[in-house]
Amino acid sequence: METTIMYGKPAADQIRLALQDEVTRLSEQQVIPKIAVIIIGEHKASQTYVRIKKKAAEKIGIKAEIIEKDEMMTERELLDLIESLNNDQDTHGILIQLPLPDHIRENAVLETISPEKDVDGFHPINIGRLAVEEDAFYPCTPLGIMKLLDYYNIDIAQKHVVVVGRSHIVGKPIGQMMLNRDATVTYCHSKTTNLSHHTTQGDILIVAAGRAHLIQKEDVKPGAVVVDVGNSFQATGEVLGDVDIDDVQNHVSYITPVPKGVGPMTITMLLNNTVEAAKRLSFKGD
Ligand SMILES: Nc1nc(=O)c2c([nH]1)NC[C@@H]1CN(c3ccc(C(=O)N[C@@H](CCC(=O)O)C(=O)O)cc3)C=[N+]21
Repeated sequence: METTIMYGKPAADQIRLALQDEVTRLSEQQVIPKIAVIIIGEHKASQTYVRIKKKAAEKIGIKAEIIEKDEMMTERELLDLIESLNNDQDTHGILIQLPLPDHIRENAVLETISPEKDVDGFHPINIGRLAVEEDAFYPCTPLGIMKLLDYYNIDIAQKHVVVVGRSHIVGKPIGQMMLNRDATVTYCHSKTTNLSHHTTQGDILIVAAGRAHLIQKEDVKPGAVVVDVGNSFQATGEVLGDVDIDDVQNHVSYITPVPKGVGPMTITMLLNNTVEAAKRLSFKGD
């Protein structure tokens, strides 16, 4: 079977072009969308992601303020910083790069971000709004996956979607988004027994486990659509996905590569959510 590689770039470029038009229209109304990105400590991968985010934002006219803080910053200081950004009229989106140092409680931090500026979609209010299918900020990676599959004309309704991973950021919300699009959804995770038994049932297999090359050919249904959300940094500098793409080549119908698959869509959805936040905050009630 011929395998189609689902690159993120063409879909991301199309969406970014439309976003750039919206940013132009907003700036004609004196609104410059702005995101504040807080990064704490010297986490290597995080610094890479933050750099990518800033560059992508500025390329389409979104302001990105990177706020770098020392690892020793206290939780109270971080909460105060978030409060001041919540109250800053010129800031539409707030993103706290994860993971945080151990002495800072992630829940306390994420719940302090105003839900209307939570462009990551990690606040419990936005998670709840997704669960009840209301308008909300949806988390960028799962939202990007939905848009990527739409771009490649992959049908979702009635399909059996198997998700490997149950993180709040990817696994759980992608299952809900698929459910909202009439898929039948199975969740697997690190405690699942006989993982392969489940993954081989998936017409669409989403792997967000964070374990390099967890999935091999024998774990995938022939002809399946595979989305690889893995990003395992190797000592060599190479980034590996959760799926052994060489092994599943010519066995699956579609697969996303790592890198250049889901990653560019994640960034694009962050831009999308920031523009959306700027619109909602600037033209409330219009
Ligand atoms: N508050 C928060 N929000 C996030 O959205 C968030 C986070 N924390 N912590 C870490 C993860 C990871 N993440 C990625 C974004 C882009 C790529 C991406 O564009 N990757 C490129 C390759 C980049 C490279 O390795 O050079 C690609 O796939 O082609 C990957 C991963 C966002 N995250």
